[in-house]
Amino acid sequence: MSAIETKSLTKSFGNVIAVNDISFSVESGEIFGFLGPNGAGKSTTMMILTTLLKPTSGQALISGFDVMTDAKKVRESIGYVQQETTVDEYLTGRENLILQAKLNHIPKNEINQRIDSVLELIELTDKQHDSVVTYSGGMRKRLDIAGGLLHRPKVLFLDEPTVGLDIQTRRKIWKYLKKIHDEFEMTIFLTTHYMEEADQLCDRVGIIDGGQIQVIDSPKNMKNAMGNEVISIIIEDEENLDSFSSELQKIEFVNKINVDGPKLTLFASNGTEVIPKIFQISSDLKIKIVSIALTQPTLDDVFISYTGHEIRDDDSKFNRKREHAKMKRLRA
Ligand SMILES: Nc1ncnc2c1ncn2[C@@H]1O[C@H](COP(=O)(O)OP(=O)(O)OP(=O)(O)O)[C@@H](O)[C@H]1O
Repeated sequence: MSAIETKSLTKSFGNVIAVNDISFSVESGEIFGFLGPNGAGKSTTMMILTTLLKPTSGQALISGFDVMTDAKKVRESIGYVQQETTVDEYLTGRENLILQAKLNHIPKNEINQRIDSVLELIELTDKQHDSVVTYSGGMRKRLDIAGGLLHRPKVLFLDEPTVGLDIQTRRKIWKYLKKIHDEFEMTIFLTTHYMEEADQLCDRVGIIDGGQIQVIDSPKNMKNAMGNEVISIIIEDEENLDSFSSELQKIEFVNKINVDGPKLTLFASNGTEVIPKIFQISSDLKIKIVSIALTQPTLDDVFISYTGHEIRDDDSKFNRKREHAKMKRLRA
């Protein structure tokens, strides 16, 4: 039985189809990531899977339980860590976890032992009696994750677990998530718009854009399928872009081309043979190349290949939300 299974899942908000007919399954023990830009439909999917939102049509099963008809059983078998931290900053770390344990109806005689073990796992034992207001962003996130583990869920959902954190803190969170996954043999479903996060953490990744899944595979297979090399070109003037692109397509060893404004990305199996031909064609068409680079494929290239555009690291929405929450706290 799959840990997560969706069949033609769809969610509309008025005219906006946030999630458009998506079907996928996640096997037990997998770390599975939904990778997509802001507004792709990641959070909406996760809210349906965690029973917080009803789908417009289609079906979703968690550990075999239907999110619509068996919502209570679904909630018992999942942990959910939201995008913004939900910890109370005027309580200590331990007090937050006690509150969380009570909300999850954990038997009284097990609460202390479970809290001790999750605190140790995320290395917050030393800080447990300090107010959360003194914690860094990364420590708050770790505490939030710990709260989601107390009832020992079979499937852990994490919505953008490292959004707004710096890269070192992000890497530390990845380390803890891998540790949690190994220790509890847990299925993890996460959403992210960070390529490196998907690449480093996930066994398989689903690329989602415009509410639809474009591809699902392991990061390694996705990169291998791109061909051996990626040639990124930026041209000065887009006037002859169409003829330039169609001539480039004819070059031997070029498997695929994506055009995004003045930026062209070529996926090729023999880049060093291709580059002189690119210069020949640009010279014939009187197109000025501003820059050209030959690299190995990354998950960024996979994303461009399937969606036709780059994923943008837009943390501004998150930062605005955080500022808003801060202002509310200051006013209170
Ligand atoms: N409650 C709502 N009412 C109307 N439209 C919504 C609502 N929630 C989401 N949407 C729209 O649905 C689409 C998908 O949004 P969703 O939040 O799922 O995307 P996302 O990939 O999680 O992006 P982000 O990382 O920015 O949260 C967007 O166009 C969004 O504006």
